[in-house]
Amino acid sequence: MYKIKTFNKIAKEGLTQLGENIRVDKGEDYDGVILRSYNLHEEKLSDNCKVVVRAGAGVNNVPVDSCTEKGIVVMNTPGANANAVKELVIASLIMTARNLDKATDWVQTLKDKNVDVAKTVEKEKSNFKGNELQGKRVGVIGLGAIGVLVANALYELGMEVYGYDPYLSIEHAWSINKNINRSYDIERIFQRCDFVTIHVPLLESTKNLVNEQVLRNAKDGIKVLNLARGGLVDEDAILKAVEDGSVSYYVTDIPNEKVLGKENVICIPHLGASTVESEANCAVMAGKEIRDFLENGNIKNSVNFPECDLGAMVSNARICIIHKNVPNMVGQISSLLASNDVNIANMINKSRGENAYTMIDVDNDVNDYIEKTLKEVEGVTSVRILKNDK
Ligand SMILES: NC(=O)C1=CN([C@@H]2O[C@H](COP(=O)(O)OP(=O)(O)OC[C@H]3O[C@@H](n4cnc5c(N)ncnc54)[C@H](O)[C@@H]3O)[C@@H](O)[C@H]2O)C=CC1
Ligand SMILES: O=C(O)CCC(=O)C(=O)O
Repeated sequence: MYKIKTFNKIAKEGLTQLGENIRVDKGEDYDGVILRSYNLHEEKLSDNCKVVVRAGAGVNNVPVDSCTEKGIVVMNTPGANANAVKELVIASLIMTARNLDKATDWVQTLKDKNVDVAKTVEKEKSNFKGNELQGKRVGVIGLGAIGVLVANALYELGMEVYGYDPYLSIEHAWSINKNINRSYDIERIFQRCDFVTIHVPLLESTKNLVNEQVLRNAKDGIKVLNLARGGLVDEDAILKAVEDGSVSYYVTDIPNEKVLGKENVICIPHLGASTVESEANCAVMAGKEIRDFLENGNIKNSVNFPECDLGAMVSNARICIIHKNVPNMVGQISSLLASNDVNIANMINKSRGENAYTMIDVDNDVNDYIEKTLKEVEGVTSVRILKNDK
């Protein structure tokens, strides 16, 4: 029986994917983790932890580098919450274009003022006159699972869309509407567009992607939407630009003390992925991924180890080895098995950067001595022996 710890509330649809061999446990000794936005950097992970699954996209709340060193596989659920974010981006765009935040706040102030509400509304509504999205220019920074959906949807709403993603994957390129304009320069996007929306991961290289330099030359009155991560936008620079009016609205889904209470800064309490549908999608994908890894050793949607899949276990045992991506690892492993009379029925070896993963199906039993000797091979990070009980 495997134990997993959930550091956030995970939708029940996901937990039912775990099957009979995996249970959620509140203790400190666990084989895996499923979490959403919980900050795992502050946790000491269980010595038995083999896998961390982020039910969502961003993994900046997970200590990926130290997990990699320890041979802990980190996975996420790409695209599972993308539609939820896309819809909130559309809502945010319309909110800023039509001044909905100010207008709805104002109309509430008429309560108990003893005024004719209908008449006052008609008299004052011109204060909140907005613009239509149709025909306006929007820049989409990052064309991954979310950015592509956003770009395509905004094009369908009649906007002129400019997409920027120097690392665009082939898979996402196939999904982009051919009428989306390709942009090669983030500053140019800010110079040309009426709206910009950001959909990139927070990495060392994307920190303060939107900075003073980018904002200095931006189109006057531009509206900037950040439903990705706080650190992507230099907050001092954007607040200054909002204050002097050169940025007419800043929308953030990742608020903090600094951005609260400012005029023309709309703060959303990290609701991008908070829909019933998205929470279920992420949880189901996370539940399937952690189960397939714990029970079969297969790695899917990992951010630190290679994709590797040998299907469901049919042989007597499966040996799963995380090791350095250096010459002669597979040679040493297979010689060691041969010298212990273990026959390899099937195997796969995949690498990613400095690390590699080898899965070997064997017909024999794998005893403790073999496991211990495999662990002693230089360059081996971890060894798991999965036994087929069926
Ligand atoms: N507000 C919320 O609740 C949510 C926020 N997010 C945030 O949105 C981010 C994006 O999510 P997905 O689209 O699902 O991820 P994704 O991994 O599918 O797409 C990210 C895209 O950003 C691109 N990119 C990376 N560096 C870039 C750079 N310097 N300039 C331009 N593009 C760059 C990548 O090539 C990739 O295409 C996540 O990392 C997360 O931080 C994601 C889901 C929900
Ligand atoms: O799980 C959540 O509510 C946050 C989603 C998110 O930010 C992400 O998937 O990166």
